[in-house]
Amino acid sequence: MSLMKKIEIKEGKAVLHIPDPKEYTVDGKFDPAWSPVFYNPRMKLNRDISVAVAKVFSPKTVIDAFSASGVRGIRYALESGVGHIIFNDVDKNAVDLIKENIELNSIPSYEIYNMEANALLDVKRGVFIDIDPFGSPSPFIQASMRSTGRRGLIGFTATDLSPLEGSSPKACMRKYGATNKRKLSFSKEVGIRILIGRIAKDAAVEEKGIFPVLSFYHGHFFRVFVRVEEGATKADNSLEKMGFVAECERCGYHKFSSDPCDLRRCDYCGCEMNVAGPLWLGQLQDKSLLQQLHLEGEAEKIVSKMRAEATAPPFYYSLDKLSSRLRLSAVPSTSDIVECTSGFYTHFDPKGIKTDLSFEKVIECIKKFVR
Ligand SMILES: C[S@@+](CC[C@H](N)C(=O)[O-])C[C@H]1O[C@@H](n2cnc3c(N)ncnc32)[C@H](O)[C@@H]1O
Repeated sequence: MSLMKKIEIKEGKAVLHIPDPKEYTVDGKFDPAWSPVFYNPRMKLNRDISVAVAKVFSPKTVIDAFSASGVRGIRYALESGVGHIIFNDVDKNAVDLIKENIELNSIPSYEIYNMEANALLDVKRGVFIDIDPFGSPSPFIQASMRSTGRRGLIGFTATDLSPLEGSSPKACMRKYGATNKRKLSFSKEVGIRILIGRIAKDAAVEEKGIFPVLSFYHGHFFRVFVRVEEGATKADNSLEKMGFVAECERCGYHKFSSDPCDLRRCDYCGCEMNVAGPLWLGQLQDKSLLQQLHLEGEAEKIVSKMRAEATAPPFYYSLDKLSSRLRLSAVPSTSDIVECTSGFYTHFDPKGIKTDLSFEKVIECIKKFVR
């Protein structure tokens, strides 16, 4: 550890020692996974939003179960006003660096563990738990549910977009227990809803219900915050919000239902549809939370898009994909179609629109602008 070359950086209010990226750059390329302790500057937006969410909920204790450099936990203490932080990482180099960074930032109240996350979550209780692993958070959902006690908040990051979006069906079945055999036109939203579906099912095993309060996609990850409440009825109510979605490959129509038998054939052209699920069909955002978040720059841009779509119906139409299915000469502008359908933009896709109008009306609108 003492041999690791480090640089000093600033992120938010935290001053941090991190491995010198120059030392771990190969052929001009740098991947944070190649350095002895992980620090990814591209995840700053994830942390900015997480810090803002924690500030609103003001939990007494946060468990930062995958701390790496300690940046998240340190920012929760300095910027969200959280009184006590439990840091943890399975890697010894990370734990040494966390200690160094805690001292550098004079964090007053903390614990540090060098444990496997599930083992830690089985013995520690936190009001807010941050699950930010490599790849899928699935192996850690159930233990995080136990750790929250009667009420809590859990933030999950998933970077395994390929199974969640339908590009690796077998991995999706293994990690999420869901069928997702084709990348549907609105694959980003399918992915985040499959992730939340898995969270709801694992919560139910622990007799807990979930309430997603903020869910988004950005670049190479999904991030979901769920409020958790104990009770068998709450768990049952969450499971009632599960279902399936299907898209017709031929005409682009989509439909969702709690019963997959409703989704076998396209209501418009009669073709067989591609069905994905089980997945979460309930709300993705809590609008009142989104209104309380104070952010800047890129993070504010994405949160303002989420505010605007918070009350929109599930799933979006990709204007790119629909235009090509309809063999149109061009793709209409998103703003024209949002206006024509009295619809919504979506942060999932700049060429995506959400609307309560029927599929026929959406097609009519598109054809008004492009032939
Ligand atoms: C993606 S990084 C975390 C990044 C950090 N949360 C941040 O915002 O910079 C994942 C970290 O989890 C640690 N890790 C991987 N598997 C683990 C496990 N099963 N239990 C605890 N820590 C684990 C790795 O050593 C790594 O430092």
